[in-house]
Amino acid sequence: MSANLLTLEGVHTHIGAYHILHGVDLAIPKGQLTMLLGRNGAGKTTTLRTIMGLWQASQGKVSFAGRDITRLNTPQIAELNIAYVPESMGIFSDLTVKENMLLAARSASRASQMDAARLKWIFSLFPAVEKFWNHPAGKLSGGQKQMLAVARAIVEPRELLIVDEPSKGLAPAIINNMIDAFAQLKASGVTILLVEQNINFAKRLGDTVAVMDNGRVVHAGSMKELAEDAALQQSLLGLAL
Ligand SMILES: Nc1ncnc2c1ncn2[C@@H]1O[C@H](COP(=O)(O)OP(=O)(O)OP(=O)(O)O)[C@@H](O)[C@H]1O
Repeated sequence: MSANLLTLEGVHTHIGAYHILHGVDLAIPKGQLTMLLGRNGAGKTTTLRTIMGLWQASQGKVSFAGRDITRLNTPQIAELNIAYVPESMGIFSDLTVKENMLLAARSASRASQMDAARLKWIFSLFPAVEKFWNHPAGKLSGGQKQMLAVARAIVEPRELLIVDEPSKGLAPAIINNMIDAFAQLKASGVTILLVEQNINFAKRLGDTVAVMDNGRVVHAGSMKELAEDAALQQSLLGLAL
């Protein structure tokens, strides 16, 4: 069994007067791909934002590689080589694809300073990034933007990649590309945490799964076990049998 890279223990998060997370316990095994599932409003995005320090946990502990990161701010958390792609993707539409990538490369101020071998690898994962390199990012399709957002997140080596709903609104062919890219990223040693609504996407990629409801993790285990148990999917996710 692999060790956990990231753990949340009894995490509570308040947003203003609202108590959103009610004691989240979550373990992300190193080198695996974990799917965080749950109905709308279950608290998945709030959990990701709490990990990244975009919301402060009011109680509980977030640990990364054995270190307590609960009170670190977002730049300090990003410095630990944790990358986060929010649902909004945060693409700069008026900038070119290249400029979007360059902004994320802390060690490069010009494209020629970017790690050429890494860039070549990123192009192989996401060919659209190379194809539209000098185009304004705002002209890309939704799927291409999503690929740019993930490509940007991995422009430098990462220990942990966190992506909120990577398959949202994507056509089946693009979803297949995305699945291949995440599988290759995992094979390269990156630990991955994805929030998903698409159970088929989750089944094809996930090693581990956690299901949230009402601000708590209500089920955690192997993806295979959940994928094979239609009744469990029904009870946890409200999916039709
Ligand atoms: N900024 C905010 N202010 C007040 N309530 C919020 C805020 N952001 C989220 N919430 C509430 O917190 C709860 C959890 O939201 P969250 O976005 O974490 O859920 P989710 O599981 O990611 O849902 P979805 O799948 O719909 O994105 C919801 O009830 C939501 O309305």
